[in-house]
Amino acid sequence: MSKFVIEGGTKLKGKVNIGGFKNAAVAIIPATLLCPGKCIIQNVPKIEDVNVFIDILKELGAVAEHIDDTSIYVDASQVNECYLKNGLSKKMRASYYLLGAGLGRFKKASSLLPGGCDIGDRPIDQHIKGFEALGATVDITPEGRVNVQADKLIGAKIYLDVVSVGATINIMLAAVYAEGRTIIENAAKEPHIVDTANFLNSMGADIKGAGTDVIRINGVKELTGCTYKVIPDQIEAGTYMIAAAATKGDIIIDDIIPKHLEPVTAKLKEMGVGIEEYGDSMRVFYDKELVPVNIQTLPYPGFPTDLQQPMTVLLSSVNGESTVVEGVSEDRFKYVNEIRKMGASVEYTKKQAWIKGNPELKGTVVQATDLRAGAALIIAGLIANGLTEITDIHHIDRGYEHIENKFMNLGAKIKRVVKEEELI
Ligand SMILES: CC(=O)N[C@H]1[C@@H](OP(=O)(O)OP(=O)(O)OC[C@H]2O[C@@H](n3ccc(=O)[nH]c3=O)[C@H](O)[C@@H]2O)O[C@H](CO)[C@@H](O)[C@@H]1O
Ligand SMILES: C=C(OP(=O)(O)O)C(=O)O
Repeated sequence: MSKFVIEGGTKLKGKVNIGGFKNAAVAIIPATLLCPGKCIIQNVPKIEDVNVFIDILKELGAVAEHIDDTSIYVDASQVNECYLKNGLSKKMRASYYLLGAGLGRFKKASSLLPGGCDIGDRPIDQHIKGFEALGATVDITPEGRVNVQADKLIGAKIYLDVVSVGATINIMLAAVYAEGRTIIENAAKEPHIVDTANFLNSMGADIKGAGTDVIRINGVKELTGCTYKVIPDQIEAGTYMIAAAATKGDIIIDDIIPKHLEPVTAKLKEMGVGIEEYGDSMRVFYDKELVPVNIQTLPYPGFPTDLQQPMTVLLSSVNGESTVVEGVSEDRFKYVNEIRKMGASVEYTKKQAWIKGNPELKGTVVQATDLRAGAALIIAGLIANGLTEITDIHHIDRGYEHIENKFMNLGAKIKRVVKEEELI
């Protein structure tokens, strides 16, 4: 197993380019299954979740390959059914989109329940409720295989009991060909909902209202291939913003949409972080002593749950008391045990953390328990005294492209140590 070794104490300086958004790419790539034409998806991040999706599409009979560093080509014309036999779907969360895309195109799909970050209970009842409202039957076997099928899909009004990113996108995928109009109420509003809807519309779908809490989908008869560019990853960008603040650095973050980062920018400014926004870039710099703040994660446009862990590390290094309330994920504070090993003073329940800031973190061996916990531990390592070793970094590779190179370019002392057996 590989690990990161970090020598703390460097203020980040320089420029970092942000890649395509993981959570948009992993919705758009399976959405290509909806269409028998050829699609080119650009600005695709170089992350493990994308590699797994390429393997899944090939397994299903599609042509799916990189045509350059950040673009992939998909031709799903030879795919006849969306039945994923193997366990690839367990390797990530977004494999649940195979169900919506398969149901949409073939009126039938089957896949094992998804994997993804261990951040508490992550049911898919709202996805199922949406599929059923469109006329599908859904069956989950004792082994965890989800089978969905319908004779016919008919548009319906679906009110989501909880604001769910996955359910909103999955229902859009299933409804693009449904007869008549589908209305999703209490829909999620995240930028990747809009990006996926824009992609589907580029293929010929008729979706309006994405980005608001009411999405209307008028069923269409056919979709055609298209070329589409994925939006920048605001969670990757937010991670570098928080890292710059934590290390008292001064960096430029390029290739972003600053508007998507507003909840993060507002909180960091409240802490005293210097932020200057330009068209598609931003300067983040240490300006004055940082002050503690309270945050609550919420669905967009609230503070993103996917940055809760990096933010908790930042707040643990700032003198004074802060609280962090987790309003989206069911149990996303487990990594706190790891940052406590580094000297952070944090108490927590499943829903809230109470932080007594301590600027003197110390390096030690810690485990990346999930993707963003891993990023948070890198930030902790960058500000800690001495050496930090982070194990289980495969979680980080699921969602951050070239993370050690990007941090090294900003002056960080971080290296990936690959165990010999992996080199063979
Ligand atoms: C691949 C992807 O895009 N992952 C993101 C997606 O995950 P994911 O799609 O799993 O997140 P959801 O928005 O669906 O879930 C949010 C909350 O709603 C609950 N819920 C969700 C669905 C459901 O059917 N029933 C239910 O109760 C979940 O338990 C969770 O606590 O959005 C999350 C919230 O922004 C992010 O943390 C993830 O990075
Ligand atoms: C929770 C996350 O990912 P996933 O939903 O893919 O597990 C994340 O990106 O922070």
